[in-house]
This record gives sequence, C-alpha cells and structure tokens, in this order.
Amino acid sequence: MNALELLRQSPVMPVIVIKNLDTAVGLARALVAGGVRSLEITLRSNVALEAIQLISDAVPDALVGVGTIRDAKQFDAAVRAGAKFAVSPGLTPGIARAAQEADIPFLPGVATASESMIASDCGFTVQKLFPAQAVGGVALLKALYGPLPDIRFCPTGGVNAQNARDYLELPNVECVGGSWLTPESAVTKQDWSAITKLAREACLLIQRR
Ligand SMILES: O=C(O)C(=O)C[C@H](O)[C@H](O)COP(=O)(O)O
Repeated sequence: MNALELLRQSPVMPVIVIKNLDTAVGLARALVAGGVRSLEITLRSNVALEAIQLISDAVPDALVGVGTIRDAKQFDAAVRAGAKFAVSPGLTPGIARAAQEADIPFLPGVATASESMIASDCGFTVQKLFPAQAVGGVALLKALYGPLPDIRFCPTGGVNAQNARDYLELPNVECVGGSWLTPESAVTKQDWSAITKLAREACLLIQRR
C-alpha cells in the first residue's frame, strides 16, 4: 500500500493517544466497528509502542500506524513494533532517510509551500498539513493547489466534525486527521459504543466528492 492508498482507506484518520494499555484493544475495535480502519497511534505516551503491537495482534482488521515521529530512532522502533504507516508533525533529514529506507507509507508534516516542496523533493508527495486550521486551513490548501497540484494532503490539527467536509471537498485533500473521534472522557469510561457512533457519524457526515 502506498501513502495515497492509505489515505483512501477512510475519510478520517483518528489521531489517538493511548495512556492506558487496557483501553487499546477496545478502542481500536470500537473505531473499526464504526468503519474507521487506519489508526494513528501517537508516540505521546510511554505505552504507545506496546499499544501498536497489541492492536496489530488483536485487531487484524485495523491498519495500525504511528504518529508524532520526531526522529529516525522512533521511526525504526515503531516499524519494529509493527506500525504499517508513519506520520510526523514535520520532517527532518534523519526522518526522511529512515522513511526512505522503511517500506511503509510515510506522511511528513508541512505548513508552507517551501516545506511541501522539500518533502516532495525527498519523495513524499502525500503530506500532512499541520497544524491545519492554525496555518491557514482551507484557504491555504486552495492556494497551494495552484503551484503544487500534484501534492495530496491530510489536514490535521483543528479539524473536526463541523469543518471536515470543507476540507474533503478540496481536490488536493484525500483524508483528514483529528482527535475528535476519541474523546478522553469516553476512552476513560471505556464507552466503546460512543466511539463507534462517532466513527460512524464521521464516515457518514463526510461525503466524498
Ligand atoms: O501528535 C501529532 O503527531 C500531531 O501532529 C498532533 C495531532 O495532529 C493533533 O493533536 C491533532 O489535532 P486535533 O484534532 O486538533 O486534536
């Protein structure tokens, strides 16, 4: 699977922080039950790698990836844990090398035309616009489409059920990312039916063009 095919799995990529390993499998199953298969497990907790391994083993229908990659070491550790794709809020030369060597889709984070061009130069033409709302949102993506029409984006950061559709209508957007499918209160209570409902609503609400 390449990065474009990854983004086409579902219109929304949940950005997930697993704090308690006991919630990992239930949360993944709840999202998959709602139609959301690609799961970005961020390296923002100390159990993230274990969670990637656990979900990969226990939920075969999930496509488990890693997020918040900040250096090459983390990239390699995530691949060893079973991550099937990787996402970063930015791009460094070390991460670019690790991603070129690894045989998994990688979305570098970009926020400007120059960053998008540098990432594209490194071979990554499918990118995460981050933090999407803060750096210009829909207007920025429309502006980038003129000079950089071949680049495809997954806007993330400030995207939610209310504005996701505006992003998905753009020709250079394949998928949006966000944390709104996994509210901490529902995860803590292990209210999996609430999570499944949010995932299902996201898939229904967000009509592809
Ligand atoms: O952890 C990462 O790798 C990030 O890039 C940050 C996430 O993309 C945002 O935290 C999601 O943003 P919200 O949906 O506004 O909560």
